[in-house]
Amino acid sequence: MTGEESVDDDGFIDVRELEKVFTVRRRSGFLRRTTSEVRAVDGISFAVPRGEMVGFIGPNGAGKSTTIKMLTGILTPSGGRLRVAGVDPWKERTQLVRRIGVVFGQRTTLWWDLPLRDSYALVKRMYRIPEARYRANLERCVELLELDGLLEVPVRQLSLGQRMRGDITAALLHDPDVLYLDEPTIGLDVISKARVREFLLNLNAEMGTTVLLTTHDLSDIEYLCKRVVVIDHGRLMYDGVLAGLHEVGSSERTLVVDLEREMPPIEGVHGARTVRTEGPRQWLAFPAAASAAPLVSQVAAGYPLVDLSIREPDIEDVIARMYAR
Ligand SMILES: Nc1ncnc2c1ncn2[C@@H]1O[C@H](COP(=O)(O)OP(=O)(O)OP(=O)(O)O)[C@@H](O)[C@H]1O
Repeated sequence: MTGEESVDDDGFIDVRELEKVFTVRRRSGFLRRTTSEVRAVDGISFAVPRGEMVGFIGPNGAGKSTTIKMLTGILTPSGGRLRVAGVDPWKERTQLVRRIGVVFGQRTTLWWDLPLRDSYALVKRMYRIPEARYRANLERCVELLELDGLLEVPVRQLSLGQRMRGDITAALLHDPDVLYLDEPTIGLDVISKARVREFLLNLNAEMGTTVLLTTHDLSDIEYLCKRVVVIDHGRLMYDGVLAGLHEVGSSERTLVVDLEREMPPIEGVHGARTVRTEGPRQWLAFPAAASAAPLVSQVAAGYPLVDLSIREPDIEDVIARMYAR
């Protein structure tokens, strides 16, 4: 395989001063047109070692999709250097497609009218996957993603969660070294979300697949990724552990508690303040980098607790706070 011997495991995905400038033409009069430039990606550098799972996040329009499109060889960079698994994505696209898998939460890559099994058979032919390997990979995904009984169902009849699990399977049949996931848990219910996350952890641990995960759900990152890369306005804002991002932005998580009855705002719980009450429900904000465990036990010890949940801060909020600092 081209470049296999020269692959640098520390820079399995290697992005150096990457740039993408779009030229946009606009009509500015009856016959006149003006052009302007959009710097979608403006000198981003980061490296992902082989086998790492990294969260790639940023607000809407930050440049995430444009970066992923360059990493998958769909778009050509305007500047900088890019290698994925030792391959130049744009120049060596045919080698690259065998090494990567891509999953988009918002749209399927499966054939809408075909049963999953037929879609997979087409993927097998496209990638020329040897029979034994295909069977082993399909069996593994069907078992771990609980797709048994769904292989004969046309894609259009699947629920969102089933379709997503079907898409993940399709992306993995050819054993990619790198998996790009774009909002893989968007719109999924709690159980489907947990199933997908569990599967991804297992995939990374057992197969050593390198994963770049784009999501607006910070709990996905918390569950799956030790490291997070944040971009905004096409620039790198942060590269490090998630807790560090919360510290930089001094962002807050929220403990939502349901009490047996309406009560005055909870007070005196270390490190938290009640920011809202509504009947028996109260919202307590606490530093996102802190553990929720002592807070939960203090509330449970002092109040008639019925239920609780923890809400992650919005990515937009975290980034706004980084700016404010
Ligand atoms: N083909 C294009 N032509 C012109 N401008 C573009 C094009 N594609 C993206 N852009 C612009 O580049 C910027 C980055 O867009 P991009 O889609 O990469 O952001 P994103 O972080 O993926 O956002 P979202 O989370 O909303 O998907 C935006 O200002 C967008 O309008």
